[in-house]
Amino acid sequence: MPAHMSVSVIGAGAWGTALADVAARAGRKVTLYARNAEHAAQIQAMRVNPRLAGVQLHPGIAVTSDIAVAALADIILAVTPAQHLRAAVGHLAPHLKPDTPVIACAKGIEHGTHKFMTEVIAEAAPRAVPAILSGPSFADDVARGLPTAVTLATRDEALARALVQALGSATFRPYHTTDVRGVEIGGAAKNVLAIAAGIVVGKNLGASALAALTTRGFSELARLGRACGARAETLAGLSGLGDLLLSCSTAQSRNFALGLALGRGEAAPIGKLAEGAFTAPVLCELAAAQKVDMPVSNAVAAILGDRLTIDAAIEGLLTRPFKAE
Ligand SMILES: NC(=O)C1=CN([C@@H]2O[C@H](COP(=O)(O)OP(=O)(O)OC[C@H]3O[C@@H](n4cnc5c(N)ncnc54)[C@H](O)[C@@H]3O)[C@@H](O)[C@H]2O)C=CC1
Ligand SMILES: O=C(CO)COP(=O)(O)O
Repeated sequence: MPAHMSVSVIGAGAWGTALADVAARAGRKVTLYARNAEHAAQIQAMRVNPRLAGVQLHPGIAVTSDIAVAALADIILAVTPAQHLRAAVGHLAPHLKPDTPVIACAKGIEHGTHKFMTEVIAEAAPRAVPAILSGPSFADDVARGLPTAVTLATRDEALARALVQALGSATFRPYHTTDVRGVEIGGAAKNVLAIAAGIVVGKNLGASALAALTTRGFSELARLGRACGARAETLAGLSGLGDLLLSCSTAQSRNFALGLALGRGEAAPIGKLAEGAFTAPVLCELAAAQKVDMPVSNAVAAILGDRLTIDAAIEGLLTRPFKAE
């Protein structure tokens, strides 16, 4: 069998299910792992995952709750929420073949450790090869076969190219890079900034304010990226600016939707994962440690931590001293 023929997806949420479909469409042999046996059996039988309602599972996808079976694949996609990645990969690690690529598809930074997703994989599965996939791509769009482009990064360029070949198709186009840190920072920061964008819209501050917020948000994302050694072209690419533009523009983004609710003074949407709410405090701690100014992200963290009202946060941002762009 040629290298990278089989793919397992760990985490049967919306994104994991969409990516299982992507891999099946690319001609891989695909296993979708759900940790709950009943949930796995239900998806296997019904060929629909309630987390991705209305989307029929590709007939080639096998669903399992047996981690040892899932671990046999040539490529692993780790698609749990960011704060659950360490547990999921740790569970998988003893069963993996040496040097198996484990691609993080979560967007966030680990609480407490400040570790990025590939660092978490390297610690939880030391014999695996960590990689990251991130970019502007809603699970629903991807699962419906709408055109999408993302970035896939790992330190070894030949492997990055091979992974792109294994997963890519006409409608799901990964671009490869070796700038792992650049890709990780874009995906983590854009979620926090999308909450701010949702607040701007929820507060009816206007389209001009939304454009200003998104642009100044990119400026702080890029500042942190540069301080952490990311490349400018990655920050301005699909996983940075591209994903920021998507997530700051529509309530299809759960992070934007959270901000929208906050801005309107409504309750947060129930049962919708908004990674930015978990990332915000860690991102701000990381920025402070790097001496990077991130006023928008700091405001989001303070609002979510009940240390600042939305009105006070807006006034604080609007009355900052004028400075060079
Ligand atoms: N939904 C989307 O459009 C996209 C999501 N992402 C990212 O993908 C990650 C996951 O998001 P979603 O799939 O949307 O969330 P989700 O809430 O739909 O699903 C998360 C899944 O992870 C599973 N899980 C949690 N801990 C686990 C563990 N230890 N072992 C195995 N499975 C575990 C849960 O049971 C659940 O099925 C997030 O970091 C998100 O930012 C990235 C791009 C697009
Ligand atoms: O990461 C995403 C799109 O690229 C999904 O965004 P949300 O998690 O905000 O829904």
